Amino acid sequence: MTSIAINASAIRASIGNVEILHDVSLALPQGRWTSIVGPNGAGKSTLLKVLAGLLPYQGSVELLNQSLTRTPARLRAKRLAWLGQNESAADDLTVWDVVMLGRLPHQAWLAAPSDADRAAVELALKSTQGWDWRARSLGQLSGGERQRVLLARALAVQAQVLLMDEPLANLDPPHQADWLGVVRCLLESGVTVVSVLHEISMALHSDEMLIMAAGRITHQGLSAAPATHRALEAVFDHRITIHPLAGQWVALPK
Ligand SMILES: Nc1ncnc2c1ncn2[C@@H]1O[C@H](COP(=O)(O)OP(=O)(O)OP(=O)(O)O)[C@@H](O)[C@H]1O
Repeated sequence: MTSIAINASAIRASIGNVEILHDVSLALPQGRWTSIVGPNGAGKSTLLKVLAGLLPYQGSVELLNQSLTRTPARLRAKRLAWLGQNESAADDLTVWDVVMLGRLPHQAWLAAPSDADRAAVELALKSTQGWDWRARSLGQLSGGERQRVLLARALAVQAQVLLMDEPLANLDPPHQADWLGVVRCLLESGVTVVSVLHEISMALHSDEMLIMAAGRITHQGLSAAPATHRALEAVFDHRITIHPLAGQWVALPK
């Protein structure tokens, strides 16, 4: 039986007085990669924030079989890493220090980084090809370079679950392909990956897809399944079509 990393039931979430998520339930399998896709404004980022415990909600969310709200903050921060959309970070910090922030849940209050912390930061920066920038300040980097450093910060947590909102923003095609490689390595080591993606051809590489529209899930299924492809085409008003090409699925505009 597949273990479930995140189980959410009857989720409602509002921003101001407006309800954005309407009765959303889902189960995300452990050690698998699920992509959340759908049109602009569908509620994808809002859902990801709820799953990360960053937004108040009604309903229940369980992370690794424990209620999210009853998981102590530090334990939650060790179990779940987060890469947000357009994340702010102090531009005057060095890249090394930014990535070291990912180790905070592992460190005692005001303690110096341990060898394990330094090794995790080095590994994360090398896997995102950011190692050479470690002494530069974040503010000196381009948008794509900055995104790779923030990805490294999330990787440095070495959490069992990694949530990423538009992780490919600003990445050029080779670094998008590298990101895919990073995700595959994480999956091999049993990490659960959840990503909100607009790049549908990249999302089609994931194991499962969760399709959203207007604050609801319209479909959840295997990314390779014909029913998922039909649901994808429908949610984008049949302005894309899904085709096999060179052993992959690709979404073409119509
Ligand atoms: N701070 C806010 N105040 C009011 N409404 C908001 C706020 N943030 C988001 N919304 C609204 O909530 C809805 C869902 O937004 P969300 O960012 O979750 O969508 P999304 O599917 O991630 O969209 P996109 O693909 O454009 O990033 C949208 O209609 C948006 O306008």
